[in-house]
Amino acid sequence: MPYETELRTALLALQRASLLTRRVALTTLSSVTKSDRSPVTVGDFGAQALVISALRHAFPDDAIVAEEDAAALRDNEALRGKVWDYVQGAGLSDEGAESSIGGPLKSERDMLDAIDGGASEGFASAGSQGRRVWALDPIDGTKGFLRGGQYAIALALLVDAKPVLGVLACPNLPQDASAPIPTEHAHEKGEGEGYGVLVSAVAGQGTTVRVLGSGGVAEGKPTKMREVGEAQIGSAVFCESVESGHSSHDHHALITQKLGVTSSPVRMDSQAKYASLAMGLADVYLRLPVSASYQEKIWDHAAGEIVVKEAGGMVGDVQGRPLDWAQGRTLKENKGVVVAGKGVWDMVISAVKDVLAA
Ligand SMILES: Nc1ncnc2c1ncn2[C@@H]1O[C@H](COP(=O)(O)O)[C@@H](OP(=O)(O)O)[C@H]1O
Ligand SMILES: [Mg+2]
Ligand SMILES: [Mg+2]
Ligand SMILES: [Mg+2]
Repeated sequence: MPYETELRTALLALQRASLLTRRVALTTLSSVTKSDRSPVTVGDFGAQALVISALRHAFPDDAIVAEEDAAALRDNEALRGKVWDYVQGAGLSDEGAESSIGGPLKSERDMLDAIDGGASEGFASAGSQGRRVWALDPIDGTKGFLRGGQYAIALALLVDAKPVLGVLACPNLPQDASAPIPTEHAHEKGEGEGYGVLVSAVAGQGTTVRVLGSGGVAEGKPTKMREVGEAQIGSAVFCESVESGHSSHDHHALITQKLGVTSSPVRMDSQAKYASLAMGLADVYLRLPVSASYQEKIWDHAAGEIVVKEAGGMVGDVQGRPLDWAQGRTLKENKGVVVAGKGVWDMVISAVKDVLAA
């Protein structure tokens, strides 16, 4: 099967990183503020180190675009030591699996170098055909993570500026699709209580859900989006960010009102929204720009896009245009993101256009 080694590596790398983030989530969380005023935690740094070291071990020639860098850790010994403790403590319980992704990191220095290994500019400059770039968000939904809500570790492989493989580790999504989705204080439920999924997709191979474990890769089950037609739009489940600073709740309300949607939107942090659509827990995801200047980041959407598309859904911007992955670290040619099933895509896009034009 194409991308078999890449998929296995990505699944194990995210599973190992989630051991770290789950452990961090049980502590009293604090964050450091970045230059764009957004938060970052020891969980973000530690997860980035673990995933990048696994990718470098398996695919030393691939480029990596990742959200974080190690500057704050190089300047702060206490913070660096804390991240290093967590990184050393995160190992898969299956020895063969752990060694297949390179085994434990050897030193603090290796950890910092791994974190700084995600500085690629992606597809910004015209490159050779078949160029491979991984896009990593070590914790997507850091604000959700800090609230004990939904978060995801998101990893995608892009080839020729198209996502061809994506994995979302969602430690706080229920394994039983009929269980309620916790939107805060999820970590109080603890591990081993039916929470944690790995949702993955490879181009042409469909989308698969697995239990997020602590050893080797668990058995996967295929998953599809729910099929909703225009006649059922009123009862469709819409979801959006918890943060009104990331997506306009007001525009969302006008759009659902226009479409006659009866229930209020499910608010959830992170790419757990894409995972929820792929798992048939929700039907439409709207991310409506709050500022004209913000550029969506590729690591916030690449894994989500392929996971939803392979589950039968559509992903585009607020004009309904495909996302353009050839622009570097951001999606600067697109504004906002809309995700929906094929049966309601045209209808949703036209409602979005009408509301944003008004
Ligand atoms: N003004 C803005 N508009 C849209 N997205 C934004 C934003 N400011 C930050 N973000 C992004 O929103 C992501 C979280 O999305 P959501 O609201 O769906 O949980 C953040 O990812 P991180 O948490 O990885 O930094 C961040 O990259
Ligand atoms: Mg961030
Ligand atoms: Mg993110
Ligand atoms: Mg992040």
